[in-house]
Amino acid sequence: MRVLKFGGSSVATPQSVEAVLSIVKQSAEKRPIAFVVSAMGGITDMLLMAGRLATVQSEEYKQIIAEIENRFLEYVRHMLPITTQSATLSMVKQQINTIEEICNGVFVLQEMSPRTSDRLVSFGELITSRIISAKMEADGIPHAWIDSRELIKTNSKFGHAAVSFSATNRLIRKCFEASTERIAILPGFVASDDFGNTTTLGRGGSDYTAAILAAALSASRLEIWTDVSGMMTADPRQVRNAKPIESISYQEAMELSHFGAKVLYPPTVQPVMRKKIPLWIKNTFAPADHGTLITDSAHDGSEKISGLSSISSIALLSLEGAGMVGIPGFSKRLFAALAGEGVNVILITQGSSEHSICVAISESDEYRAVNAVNQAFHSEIAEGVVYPIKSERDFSVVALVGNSMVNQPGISGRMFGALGRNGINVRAIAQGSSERNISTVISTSDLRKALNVLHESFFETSYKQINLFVVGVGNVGSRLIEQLRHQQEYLQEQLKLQVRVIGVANSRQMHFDEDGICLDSWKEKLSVGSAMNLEKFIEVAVGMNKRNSIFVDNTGSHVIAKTYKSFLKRSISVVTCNKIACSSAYSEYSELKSLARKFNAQFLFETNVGAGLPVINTLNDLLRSGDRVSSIQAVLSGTLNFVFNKYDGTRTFAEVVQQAQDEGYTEPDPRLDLSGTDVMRKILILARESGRVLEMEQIKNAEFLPESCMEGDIASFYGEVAKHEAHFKELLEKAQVEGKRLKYIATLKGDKASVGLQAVSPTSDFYNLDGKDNAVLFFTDRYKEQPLVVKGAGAGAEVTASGIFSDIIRAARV
Ligand SMILES: NC(=O)C1=CN([C@@H]2O[C@H](COP(=O)(O)OP(=O)(O)OC[C@H]3O[C@@H](n4cnc5c(N)ncnc54)[C@H](OP(=O)(O)O)[C@@H]3O)[C@@H](O)[C@H]2O)C=CC1
Ligand SMILES: N[C@@H](CC=O)C(=O)O
Repeated sequence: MRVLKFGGSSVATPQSVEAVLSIVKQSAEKRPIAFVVSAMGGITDMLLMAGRLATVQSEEYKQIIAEIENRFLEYVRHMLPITTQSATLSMVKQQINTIEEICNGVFVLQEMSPRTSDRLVSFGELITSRIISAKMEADGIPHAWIDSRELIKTNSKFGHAAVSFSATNRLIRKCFEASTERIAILPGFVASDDFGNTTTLGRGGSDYTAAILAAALSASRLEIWTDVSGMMTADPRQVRNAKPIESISYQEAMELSHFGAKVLYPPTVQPVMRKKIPLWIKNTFAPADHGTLITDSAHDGSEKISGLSSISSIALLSLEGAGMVGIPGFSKRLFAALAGEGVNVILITQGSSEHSICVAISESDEYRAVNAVNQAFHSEIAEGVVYPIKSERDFSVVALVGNSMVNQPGISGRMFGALGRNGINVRAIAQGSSERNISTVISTSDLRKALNVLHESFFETSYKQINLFVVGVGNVGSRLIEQLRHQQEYLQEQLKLQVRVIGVANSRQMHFDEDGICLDSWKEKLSVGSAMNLEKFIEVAVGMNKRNSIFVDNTGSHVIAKTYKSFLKRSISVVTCNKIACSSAYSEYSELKSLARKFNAQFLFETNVGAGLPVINTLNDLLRSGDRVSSIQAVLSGTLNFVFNKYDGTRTFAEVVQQAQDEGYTEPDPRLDLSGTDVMRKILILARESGRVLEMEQIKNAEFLPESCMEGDIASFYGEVAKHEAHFKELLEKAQVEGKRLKYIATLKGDKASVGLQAVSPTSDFYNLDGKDNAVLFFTDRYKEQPLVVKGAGAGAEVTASGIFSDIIRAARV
């Protein structure tokens, strides 16, 4: 014997009933079966609505009943051949009349007792099962229709009746022993008390009906047929990558279903667990899918966690006070007060200091709970030894469930680490001693992110999703996006990183796509995007609350540099090639670093010095290993190195600078390079990174650019430089005469930093520095005589973009 149960969505339409009957017929070929059906999808809610409207004397209940009638009549007309319809149509009409009579009574009395409510809602299952029975008869499928109310006996707690198992088991066995049919169809959810009144087993109770039957009949298995292919690792509406769980234990299934996994009504597991009857969750619309098998043995252990579940609309109540410490019976009084009001406690935490107890309850119980607890402790509150209970709303419980968590160190560390890195604040924690469930209470606004972060951390061996918000798509930014596009597949396959650009902007436009902007057509999308509004950009990026988010600044803008704090404070990492933030006031620089630490975010700016060269990382590696930097000598301007390498008198100085700009080496404003400001910023950042507290104004700059070149705007700059050609020629010729070359050199010695143009002889480390190269010489306690040297291309969009790319990967892999 097998027991099958089909939910409301499985019997919602005549077409789906065809699918149900095909499963039933196939199953019954090999063995006798009993199958339980829920009410046609949506009917229970409509019946309840009709009752509620009648209670408040709204005539609209009649309209609802007419809709229910219409749905059932249409169901019959589409399901049964015309010649066999009349008996079933009149059965439906008769039952609808009874529904109407009940509601009329409620209307007059302005009251619907739980007993009446049970009677009313029972019609959903009763009528649906009888129509399907009629369909089976019309199709020539021999079967018996059995009224579950005659088999399942309960107490008289209407709305959520408790089953009297000994009477129920006896009646079920007797009925099935006497039956000659291979197939029996029964309405789910409904039962009756000792006085013959209709009772119900709680919302979702059809699963329970089937489990009771399976246990009583010692069925070989129980199958719950629904519209999804099993219990999922997380709610698929929240977590797109949720996947069906192949097998779990009864205990895990109970934990998951208690915490909101809607495919199984929680009490269903108990009866079959006692008899060790395998329970399958299957999909009516994809019967070939494996589904979830629930048995008494834990799953094979390949994954330590079986699923994630969550409940929203949670209120947190905290009872605090010095008067609670060491006094036995406090918690008993708290829970007695809550129980007295019928408040279900979802989660409890109490610190070992016993100074406070925190409970999570449904928001709908909040008002009653607060009053009851304040009442229970009114004398302690009056004495000031206990505070009035504190209540907060808009929380959710997220639970990590798995048998194999037992004795597995590190699971909770991983869970809280993942939440912390994503700025998700955990307000309360509970872990049962069975270690089958770790529950956290978080703000509902973080629910989606938390579920995705945890799902990624525990179930997605395939990849980690990284969400980028990119501002600045000029020389460097556009190259970065091209590199990301090119490497997307590699990153996913080799590094298990799915890097997506969610937002993109320049100074004029911005564009977002929560699912990731297609990197083949980002330019077109941006060109028709909305007008750039920085506040809005931040609001959207922060508001999306995406896991593993990184803000990438590819601009040279002061206003963009000012936004980093807003991101870091929301645990969004910042990767930037813009040197402004790190070279502004020391207090700003150090605040950004401490915000990153405080909010578990990354603040990475390797490209601020030497473009794609590993200058800052090398410096940090030296310091982390205990070395100390005594001095730095460096050529840090790709532009100036290029200009002085190329300027040989055959072309004007202005022409060579123009070439540097055309090739993408200069700052958006080339005067920053020519004036030495860019080099000052870089040596300042190196000084700060090596532990010095230095400000820009403290750096000496021996400028070579005539002052008038810095006046006016970028457009007039080249004209002004051209006017001073003789000055540049003189600098060149003087160096040439001495057999030297011009190099713009930055120096940090002790706490003093300086920059300036120098003519260097062939013995200098910088004499042969080619093209746009940079060279950084670190003299440290360990590298005393011979410096540690980092050398290579120090400017250019391609290398800079690759440096930003590396920082993104570094931030992503934390
Ligand atoms: N070139 C190099 O070798 C290196 C460059 N860098 C740094 O890279 C950064 C970018 O340089 P580069 O790509 O050459 O500059 P570009 O001028 O080519 O591009 C700058 C981008 O930033 C955008 N932008 C500017 N201001 C804003 C704003 N307020 N809001 C939104 N977007 C803005 C621009 O938009 P729009 O087009 O609309 O103006 C443009 O998309 C600079 O900070 C530079 O120091 C760092 C290391 C090396
Ligand atoms: N303009 C800069 C680019 C890198 O920071 C340079 O020329 O070095």
